Amino acid sequence: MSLDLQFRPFELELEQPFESGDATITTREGFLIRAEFQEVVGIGEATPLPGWTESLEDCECALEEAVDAADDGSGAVLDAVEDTAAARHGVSLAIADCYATRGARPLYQYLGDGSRVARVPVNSTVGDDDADATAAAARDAVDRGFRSCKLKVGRRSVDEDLTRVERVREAVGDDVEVRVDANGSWTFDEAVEAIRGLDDADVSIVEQPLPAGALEGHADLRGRGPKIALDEGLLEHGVDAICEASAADVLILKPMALGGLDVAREVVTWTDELGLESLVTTTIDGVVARTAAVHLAASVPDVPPCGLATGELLKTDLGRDPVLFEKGAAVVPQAKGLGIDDVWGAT
Ligand SMILES: O=C(O)CCC(=O)c1ccccc1C(=O)O
Ligand SMILES: [Mg+2]
Repeated sequence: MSLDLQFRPFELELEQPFESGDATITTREGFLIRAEFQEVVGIGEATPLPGWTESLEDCECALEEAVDAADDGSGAVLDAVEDTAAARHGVSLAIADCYATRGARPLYQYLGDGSRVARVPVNSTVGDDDADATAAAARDAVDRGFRSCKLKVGRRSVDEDLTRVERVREAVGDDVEVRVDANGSWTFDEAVEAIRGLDDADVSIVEQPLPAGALEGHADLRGRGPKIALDEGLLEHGVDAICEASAADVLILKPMALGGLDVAREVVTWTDELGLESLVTTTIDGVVARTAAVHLAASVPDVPPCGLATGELLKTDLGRDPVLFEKGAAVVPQAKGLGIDDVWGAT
């Protein structure tokens, strides 16, 4: 019996605009995907983020081609979405959910070594704002149980950002991990200056200090205290080139931007072998893709805190969130498959 594939659009609103690099995200538009194979249903989500993935239109076109490929039984369903990361994420997730559901095991056990994982540590994501508001947001996150905070930086002067970080450090105390994400906005000299101050504030990870293209620059910034993580740089260069150039300590895996959980898993296998750390974050997605990212994180041995608590940035969602967050961790769903079964009918 053949695969039945369907998709339909959605739009989600954010609680407040989220600044990432040059872009300001206020809504998230995408597609829910439903796959049915031998009477088992799987769910996927394709939520493109221009600059990180294909456009919404290109995503829709690719999904239409995948549906055609499913309907004509050619089997070329994944070929149709090969070059569109978000569409590929959605289709491959719906199919993976089918398989894991048929096997009656949670999705993360299919992705990793099959062992049971109860929870994965998560970071709170704190947007760009003035020093008072940033410190208050970080403190609030800690009061709600987070033990790791990631702050957006790079929109202000290095001085202003360092003041924000110092205020956050005062507000959260010495035991909470503080990271920053500059989304590639610094010059090399600015990054050197920033990293000196960030090291003084005991910041553990600096995500994408320089533009995505810079490999040697990032290599040069390593070993000055904070670890260097590449996010945009991973999408631009791939793991091999980053390792070759010794350009990172940590890789940031965004399944939606990489083209699916399976692609991200391959990166994890590589980083494991090469002694790099990897952690998982979302692109501020609906509950289907966020839950998928939790499963991916659960498949990474000893994963550092991950950027998975982004559901709280949304005002509206696709359905009930099956993931509970407590004491700075996401409780990993143990139901079969993805663990989401009420979004297609309910929305
Ligand atoms: O990593 C996190 O804490 C949340 C995800 C996040 O910051 C993000 C969300 C959307 C687009 C880009 C980014 C980013 O990491 O730069
Ligand atoms: Mg980032």
